[in-house]
Amino acid sequence: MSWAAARALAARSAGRLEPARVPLQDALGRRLTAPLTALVPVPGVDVAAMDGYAVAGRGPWLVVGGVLAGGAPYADVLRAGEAVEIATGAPAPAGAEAVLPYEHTVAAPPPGSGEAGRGPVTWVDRPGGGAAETGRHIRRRGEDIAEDAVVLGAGAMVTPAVLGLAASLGHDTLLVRPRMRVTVLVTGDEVVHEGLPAPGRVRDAIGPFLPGLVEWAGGRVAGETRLPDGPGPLRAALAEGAPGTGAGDVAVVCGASSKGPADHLRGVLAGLGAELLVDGVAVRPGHPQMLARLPGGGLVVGLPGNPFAAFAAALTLLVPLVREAAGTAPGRETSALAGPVRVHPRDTRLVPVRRSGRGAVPVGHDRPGSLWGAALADALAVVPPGWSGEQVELIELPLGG
Ligand SMILES: Nc1nc2c(c(=O)[nH]1)N[C@H]1C(S)=C(S)[C@@H](COP(=O)(O)OP(=O)(O)OC[C@H]3O[C@@H](n4cnc5c(N)ncnc54)[C@H](O)[C@@H]3O)O[C@H]1N2
Ligand code: MOO
Repeated sequence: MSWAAARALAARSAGRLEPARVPLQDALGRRLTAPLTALVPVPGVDVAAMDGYAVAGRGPWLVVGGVLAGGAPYADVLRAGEAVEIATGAPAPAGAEAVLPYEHTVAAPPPGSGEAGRGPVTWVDRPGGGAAETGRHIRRRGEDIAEDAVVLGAGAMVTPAVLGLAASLGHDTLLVRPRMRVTVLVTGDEVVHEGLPAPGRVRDAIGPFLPGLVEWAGGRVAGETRLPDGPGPLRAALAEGAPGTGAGDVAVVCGASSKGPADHLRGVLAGLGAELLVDGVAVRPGHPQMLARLPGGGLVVGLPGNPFAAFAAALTLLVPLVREAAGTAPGRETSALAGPVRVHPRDTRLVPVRRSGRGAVPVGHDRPGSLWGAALADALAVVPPGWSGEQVELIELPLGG
């Protein structure tokens, strides 16, 4: 199967999952499946926009009380000639016509006395006297966002700002596209998971990159299981009812996809009655990769054992289907190539590159067994079979948090 056909088929295989209502923080990076509406107006009541005095009528004003944000509101109606000392965000008393910031007020003598009052300020005025501008520094109820206003449409991406907005509108949860749940199965008797590998052993380089890749695409790694070589453990891990094998789940099997004596994935999938959707892709690196659907509805992605081959295969099959479910597919990006690449007559090549003003620069170090090139790159250039010198498509790579 061609690389482009495999990628498109993977995206189509994701299927539609039911929208999920999740706590705000879990919604980050996901798409809304329903419009976001204001459950409360913003501000919720008329409030002061400045620290100072809420006033009615003309000055000087007799200070008849004080109100803080979160404190009890002023119980009375403010009458002409009265002021209430007020904090930003505190409810403006009924009858208040404006708020005068402290810096725009002066202590005033009681009317008729001719001298400023001693002790605590009980009278205030504007420096030039007169009335305050009606409505000044009072934020009216619903002035920023009216109650029931639709502030974002279905399909909007939940960003950090959206979380803050949703909270201010009274939401505790959001209805979003579901995350696919990805279970990682790392196979290989030679694979070790910590420390220096002894001769003949190799450190697992695939398990460590999958969670970040899956999260970035909009999915979630639910767990990692380490399996010895052999069909039995793999069969048990993919059997009907095993964790991570139901509809909406993806099991990623690392390192059992080729044709060697320890490469059991194909046989296990056949034994389980799985539908093989992709069996090998015309791409370098990463041609021994697989996509299958288990009878219970879960998907299985088989990645080759060579780490860069696994990385390229994950971007071919796993990322597109996770993105499709999450609704996070990016736009298509193309670029000139600013450096030579090897072109294959029949296979697509995925070449690690760094974007630059001159085009995408191949970074080298791209052997299937090493992630060095992928670690230096910010994209993979897609070089089609027989390509000759035009623009290439770029697949974006995650750059970390
Ligand atoms: N007769 C054939 N042999 C091979 C073919 C083929 O088409 N015909 N394809 C080659 C290619 S290309 C690749 S890629 C590999 C894929 O092999 P598997 O997916 O079966 O993986 P393994 O054989 O288990 O391992 C290959 C290689 O990768 C190392 N490995 C395995 N898992 C990990 C891991 N988690 N982290 C780091 N390295 C890992 C393993 O030790 C091997 O060195 O098959 C070729 N052979
Ligand atoms: O898929 Mo294998 O691509 O070359 O190492």
